Amino acid sequence: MPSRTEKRKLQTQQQRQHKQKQDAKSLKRKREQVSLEQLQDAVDQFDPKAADTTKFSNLPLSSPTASGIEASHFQAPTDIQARAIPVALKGRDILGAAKTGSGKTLAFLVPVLEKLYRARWTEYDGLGALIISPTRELAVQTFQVLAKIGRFHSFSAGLVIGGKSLKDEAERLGRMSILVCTPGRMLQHLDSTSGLQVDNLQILVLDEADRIMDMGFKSAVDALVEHLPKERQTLLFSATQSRKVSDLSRLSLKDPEYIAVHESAAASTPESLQQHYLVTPLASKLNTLYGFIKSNLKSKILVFFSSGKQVRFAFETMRHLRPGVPLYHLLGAQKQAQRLQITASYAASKHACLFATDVVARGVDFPSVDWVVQMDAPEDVDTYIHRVGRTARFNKDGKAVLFLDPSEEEAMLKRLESKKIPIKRVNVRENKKQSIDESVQNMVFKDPSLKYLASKAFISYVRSVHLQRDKEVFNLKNLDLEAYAASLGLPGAPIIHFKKGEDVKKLKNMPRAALSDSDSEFDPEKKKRKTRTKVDKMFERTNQDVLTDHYTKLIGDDNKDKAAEDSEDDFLAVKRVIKGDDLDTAADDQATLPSGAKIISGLGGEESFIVDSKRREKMLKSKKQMLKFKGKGDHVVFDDEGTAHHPYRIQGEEDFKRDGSAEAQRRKFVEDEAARVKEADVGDKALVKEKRREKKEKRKAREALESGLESAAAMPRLEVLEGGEDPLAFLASLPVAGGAYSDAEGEEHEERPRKKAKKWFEDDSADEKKTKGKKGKAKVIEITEEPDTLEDYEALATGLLDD
Ligand SMILES: Nc1ncnc2c1ncn2[C@@H]1O[C@H](COP(=O)(O)OP(=O)(O)OP(=O)(O)O)[C@@H](O)[C@H]1O
Repeated sequence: MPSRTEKRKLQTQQQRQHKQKQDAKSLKRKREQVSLEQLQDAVDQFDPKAADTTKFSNLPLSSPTASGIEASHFQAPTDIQARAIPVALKGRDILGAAKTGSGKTLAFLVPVLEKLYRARWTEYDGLGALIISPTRELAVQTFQVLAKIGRFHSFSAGLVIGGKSLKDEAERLGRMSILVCTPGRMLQHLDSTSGLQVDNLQILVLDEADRIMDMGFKSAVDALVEHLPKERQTLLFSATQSRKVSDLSRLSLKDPEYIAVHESAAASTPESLQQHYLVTPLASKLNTLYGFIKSNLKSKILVFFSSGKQVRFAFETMRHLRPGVPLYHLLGAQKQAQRLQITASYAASKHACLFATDVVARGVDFPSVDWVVQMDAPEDVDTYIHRVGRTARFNKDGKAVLFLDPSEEEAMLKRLESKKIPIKRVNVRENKKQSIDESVQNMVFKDPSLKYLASKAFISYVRSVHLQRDKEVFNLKNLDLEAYAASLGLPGAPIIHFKKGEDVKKLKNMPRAALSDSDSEFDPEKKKRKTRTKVDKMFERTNQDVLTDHYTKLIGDDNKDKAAEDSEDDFLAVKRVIKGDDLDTAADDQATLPSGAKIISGLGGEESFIVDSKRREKMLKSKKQMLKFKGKGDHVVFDDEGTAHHPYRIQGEEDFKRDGSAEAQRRKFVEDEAARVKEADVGDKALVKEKRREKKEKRKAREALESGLESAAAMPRLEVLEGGEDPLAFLASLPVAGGAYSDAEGEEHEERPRKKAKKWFEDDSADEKKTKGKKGKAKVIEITEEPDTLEDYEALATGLLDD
């Protein structure tokens, strides 16, 4: 048993140690404050026009950003970085235009990190920076670069691109300081996620700005910007930037600086890119492509098509023909995880061929692509520039070839010349020409699903040509469609019905969810509709006359019922509905049911279902699932005995009618309820905001107290309490206690628990931790496992950037 003196000694020693810790903390904070002030001075005094910006070290950057850049092995800024970063650091709005592959990503990510760092941004301050990308692939890539160069910062960053439930994403958004997103998904969150606070947003970035401001995204972007505060910095970047005044006002840009690094140069494509075109009739394109791939087996090739159906058909046929190089295909309709996996595999390949739609035409940075092939002419020159920009990136060499039908040649070349694109005509060598016509015909003849794909590819190609606005280049009348159908192995050209007034860009950019039936998040009405089986969908198909024998057989009446019965999709299909009155007989029926089948009562016992599988049974027992069948319920009022009646029964018919028709009353009721819900929603949001503010104030007060700040001026953003109290008086009431703090009411709280590190990355070695831990901020995190899923990347950012 330690004696009393020993105990006292131990206590004093502990107190001394605690004080030392507090002093060290406060010293660290003071040092940080001083270096932040120095950084701000350096930025204020920096003159972007006069300064030498050829090295990152010459720029007034914080040490976490500088270390992130260095650790990512970026030595000197590229032209666009050297010109845009200094201006953006000064807080100016920017319209940045630079060739593909010239490093625009870093040109906006560095200012984003710096802006938040200098504002001492924390997770309690809400969303600080929003980066919008037109495609999921590009958003993922931007997020990866952010995680790389931001690894020494303590911000949390998130990726909002859909592909998982809105609720899962919403739960994490509230504590993010930086978000990289696609417009549609972000808008959904802004409309529905109450914890997401954007009122303080400091900086908005639009990557591939011309595309994002384009018609396809117009409504989503306009609605999204409505949610954001007008007082913010805005950066727009693209390889094909427009200076449209209407766009600038849509985004409330203030006196933006236009930075275009290729304005004086001859072309808007990289100089290291060799560009060619090849005149090949539409019907020979597949042959030409096969010959091209066979002659470039030791290359990395990216082939663009105008539609996903063509991608699939070309991929399937080439796969059967085994040209001798790994083949991949990528299109918007694929599942998110699959898209990410294909992108990663192709990026990692040395020699491979990827068939893709324009989903990867912009911004995606596949390393070392040797050839970009355009099977179908691009819709405009901007699309051409972005497609060919997937090669010859960052001063590397690259080659591109555009396949043109003779009818497209003249007009397309005129378009390219107008933007000074240096392109040369080439021909296929006679000895390299190959014909796969017969093989394709055989394959399509033997395989009904391939025949179906061929007809779909034909239809989507013809439709895409029909939808193009540039009729000088794209004219169906000039194309030999019969020959094209034959080249796809079809016995004749399918008949196609066109809808009037469709807009190709709108269709292209429409979120997949809005086009497909699989993801109903975009259209809640869809959820309510009857479940559609594969067979239902097949019957709804347009252009059915192009179906193969296999399919036409299926749509015969006899098979229709059988197919519907066999469908796997409609697991909630009601085999037979038995009304409540018939339940007794139904119970008798139980004995006569097929083995394994039984009768289950629906909710409320009014309807019953005969089920013949465990899965069906489980679903039928789920209250949530059964709510679908329950209807909306009626409006009832209760009499003195507590019995429910329809309102007019208890009111008397005359009284009831006095309040208007039943329909008018119903509408009024719905409107009132909707208004009530909306009001409650505003209240909820305000409450969340208020709680956040309180939390933030408490934390800041606690920090200030710990660091022993003497003056109120040193307290960032501390507001005067209601009733005009002096904030310092409030501070003075707080006890100087380590490990605990008390709130305004004087209630004691435990110190906020620290977050656990995410499981697949760990701090640097224990030794390093010890030494660096003493120095303070230098937190180095090593990624022990390469992240590969979206969740991994998000968790990585949260973990990497968390304090
Ligand atoms: N300062 C730098 N030093 C070395 N490499 C760099 C530098 N900045 C960027 N890069 C590299 O250059 C490549 C292209 O960069 P980035 O993707 O940002 O180009 P981009 O201009 O956005 O292209 P696009 O217009 O196609 O979107 C990337 O691989 C990137 O890692």
